[in-house]
Amino acid sequence: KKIITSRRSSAVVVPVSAAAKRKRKRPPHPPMSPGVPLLGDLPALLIKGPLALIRDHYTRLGSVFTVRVFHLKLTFLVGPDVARHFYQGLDSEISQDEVSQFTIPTFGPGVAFDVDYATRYEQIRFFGDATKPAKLRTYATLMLGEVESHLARWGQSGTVDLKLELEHLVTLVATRCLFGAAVREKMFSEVGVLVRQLNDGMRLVTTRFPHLPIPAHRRRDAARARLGEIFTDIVRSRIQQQQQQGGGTAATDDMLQCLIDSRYKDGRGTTETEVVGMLVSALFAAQYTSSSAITWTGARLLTHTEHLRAAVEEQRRIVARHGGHDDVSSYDVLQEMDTLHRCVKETLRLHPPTLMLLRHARRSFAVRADDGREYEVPKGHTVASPLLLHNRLPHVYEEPDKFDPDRFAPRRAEDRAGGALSYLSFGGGRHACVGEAFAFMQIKLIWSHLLRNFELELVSPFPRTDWTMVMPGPLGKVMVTYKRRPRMKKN
Ligand code: HEM
Repeated sequence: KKIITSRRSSAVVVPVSAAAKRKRKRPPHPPMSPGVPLLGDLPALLIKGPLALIRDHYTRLGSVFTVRVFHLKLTFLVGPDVARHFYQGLDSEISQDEVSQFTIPTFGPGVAFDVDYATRYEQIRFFGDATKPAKLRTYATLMLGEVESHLARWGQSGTVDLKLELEHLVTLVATRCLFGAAVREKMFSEVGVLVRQLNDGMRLVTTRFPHLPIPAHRRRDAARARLGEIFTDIVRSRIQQQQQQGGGTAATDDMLQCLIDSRYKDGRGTTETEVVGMLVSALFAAQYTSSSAITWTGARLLTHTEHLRAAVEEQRRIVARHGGHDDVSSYDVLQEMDTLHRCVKETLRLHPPTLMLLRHARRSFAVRADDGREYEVPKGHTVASPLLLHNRLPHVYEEPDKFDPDRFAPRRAEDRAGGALSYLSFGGGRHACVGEAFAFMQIKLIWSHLLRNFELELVSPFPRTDWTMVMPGPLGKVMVTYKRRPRMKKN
């Protein structure tokens, strides 16, 4: 079997073939914390919380270790080289299916983990096609209209809950790109509430017991059913409209049209149920990951004034370079905002969208830890990549807990020096996020507009993280005062 050698350390990940197993002595299983009889690490998990538990084990047991809760064994792989098989292994060997079934009540039938891998793979391609640069150019224009008209409602000065405002703005922008203007007007407020209920129904407990009869799950199911009705009407009327106009591809600019027009490799078109499911998934992805990221970006910038000043300065330079105030939010100009880009990227390093990503080991595999020891992760284990820990490794990132966007500047490029899997906020390898460019564009468009038009100050404490959720966002309100800035000069 081919040995995969590492660029930075001695870590190696090797799927264990039957022949190889016969030839040599099998390496031991990863070290496991003893925990307490029957319950394993459950008491420590409840007392310390997941993050502290993982950190402690990493310090004591090293970069490969197993945690037991009741009969469930969760093996953690920490570090770019150690996690290689997790991200680059074949789905037939290390898969998402078994550990992602809990998302089916949220995304619904006909999509994501309700379908086989081959169908899901093609559906992900449809998203990829719908977020290509040519499409993003159109979305940028649509987004800007929403951002300008929403923020025009703010007064000369005032105090707002930035988290609530940005969540609202992200929903506006996402629904506009997904469904088009006419539909957005009619259904915005109801859809916003329903998507929030979907997210609220994805708690840590959901990952093990997705149908536990708790109020949050009941609200999730009702919200998914109602979203299904609303989106089905939208899809039907768009298809009818298209048929009345004599078929062919409609000249509409939204993601809905891309998904309706998508074709599987065998030539079949997408069904109504699939398009509805993909719309729910896209809205969910675009909404929750992005609105957390955008609020964290604000909280980080407003508490690190040197970086805030640098980001505002960059806006001044860009306005001057482009000789106008209103046309600096096009897709191409957003690509010039390197300082802002690094601030968003650094925010996401410190606040990744989830505590850990999970896979199921369909076959045993061998992994070499950072200290050179080799272990065999047995078939059947759940395997975890703890993003938060991974994004703060001191041998990859200098002063890893510090908010320091310049670490991504070309002369330092710490993530590049650390190897392909050293920055994992958008995943990596086979299942890397296809919405990354869309998300960056959305966040940069909104923040660049805020920076050009408002002076902002955080007046509540820096938010804590809500670790009870699968996608943990900022907890509580994030209060800011704002004051309109004079228009930035053309030169
Ligand atoms: C700040 C915003 C976002 C973050 C931080 C984020 C993060 C991630 C991460 C970590 C994964 C990897 C999951 C895994 O390996 O198990 C992922 C996958 C994915 N994301 Fe995103 N995402 C964001 C926005 C979006 C948006 C806006 C879309 C769609 C328009 C999207 C669509 C997807 C899809 C379809 C996948 C699955 C790819 C695959 O399995 O091959 N994401 N995302």
